[in-house]
Amino acid sequence: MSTLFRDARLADGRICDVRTESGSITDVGDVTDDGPADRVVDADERLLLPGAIDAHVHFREPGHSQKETWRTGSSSAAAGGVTTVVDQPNTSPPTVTGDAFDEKSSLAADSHVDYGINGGVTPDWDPDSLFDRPLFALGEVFLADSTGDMGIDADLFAEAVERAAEADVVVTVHAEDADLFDETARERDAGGVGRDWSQYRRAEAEAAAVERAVEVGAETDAAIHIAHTSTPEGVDAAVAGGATCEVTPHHLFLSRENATELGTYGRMNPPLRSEERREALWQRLVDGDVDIVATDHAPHTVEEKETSLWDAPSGVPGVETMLPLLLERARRGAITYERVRDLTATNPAEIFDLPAKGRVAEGYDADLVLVDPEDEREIRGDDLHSKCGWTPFEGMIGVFPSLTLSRGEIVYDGEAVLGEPSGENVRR
Ligand SMILES: NC(=O)N[C@@H](CC(=O)O)C(=O)O
Ligand SMILES: [Zn+2]
Ligand SMILES: [Zn+2]
Repeated sequence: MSTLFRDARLADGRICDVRTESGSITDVGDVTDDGPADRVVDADERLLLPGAIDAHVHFREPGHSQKETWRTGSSSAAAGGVTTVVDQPNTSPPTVTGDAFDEKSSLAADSHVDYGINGGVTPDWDPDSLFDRPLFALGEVFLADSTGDMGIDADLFAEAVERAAEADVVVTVHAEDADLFDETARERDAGGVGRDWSQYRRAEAEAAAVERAVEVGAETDAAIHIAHTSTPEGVDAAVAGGATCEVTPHHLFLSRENATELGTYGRMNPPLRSEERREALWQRLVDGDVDIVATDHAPHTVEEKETSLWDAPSGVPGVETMLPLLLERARRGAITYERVRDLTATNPAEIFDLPAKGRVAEGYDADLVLVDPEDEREIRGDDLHSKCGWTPFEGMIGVFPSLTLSRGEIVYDGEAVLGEPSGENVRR
């Protein structure tokens, strides 16, 4: 299958023809002598971006298919312009042994987009069999408990980082220090109002854990990547320690100001922060201190969320709304399209060593997203493809893709997710 995009606008503003052939980009420029293409798309100066790489999703299989499945999660990804996802290990069973990795691998054949599978660390992990598999990265390694209760102690963390360094695998870290959580917040909380989740898992607990993680990384020369960094102090500690870091859309677009309204639907780890910290996080995103945006797509059912703040599971969905939210900001001039491209595609490809992904250039995979920046619409949980059926961004404005291609095939046409799942493990 070959496709020719006529007059596409790249993130840097160039107007180009882009040709794909058998899953790869074969030409970017002024394609005149092209031969017949199976499909010609008149881009009409609409934006053509490299498909986003979401380095942090929880697609919940095996074990929690009531929340999400590879099929529904990857449909949500495709409709949001995400063409590669990286699944995290807090499934049931947790992905901490070679056998668990194999079980998840066979389920992932149901994915509409390409994927990576991370390995996790618990006291009974089996590093020998795990590192024998085509791991995407080690992590997220939990320095504090979150969904799945996979928090580990300092000694096991040091051992895990050492093993990862030997195997030349990046370590992604959930950096919160539980010793610094404010246990009195729970007692003070009268009505179960969402604000107190943020008071409980305090901002200070993040930077302290980031500092510890980068120190351990420096001892072994391991590549440390800080997951879902939620505070400017956390970003600064990552930068100072030579680690890379990611931020999530919910920490960029929501703050404690939204917590009361969201209730349990605004409970996640690390939690929403003050408006002041949210703005400082944006500044670091625009300035270049933040390396990537990843969603920490962590769906839970409405039923599971409909309980008290302290009993609800932590996590919010986000894989379908990341690019739309960022593109709306770019349309308003708050961030450039080039920066959006770098944060969502080029940088994750570099950090996690995906040499064929993350750029609209000759020789790269034809993972492409066509966007009409004028095509704004309200985000509605009902319209999204995640099995969970809700979004913390309800009512906000997004610019959604008109077309998503995964290795040259249309997986989303602006209305529906198309074709049978044909996602591939990016490490094979
Ligand atoms: N972020 C969350 O609040 N929850 C995540 C786990 C995690 O990333 O910590 C989940 O899997 O539900
Ligand atoms: Zn986490
Ligand atoms: Zn996570």
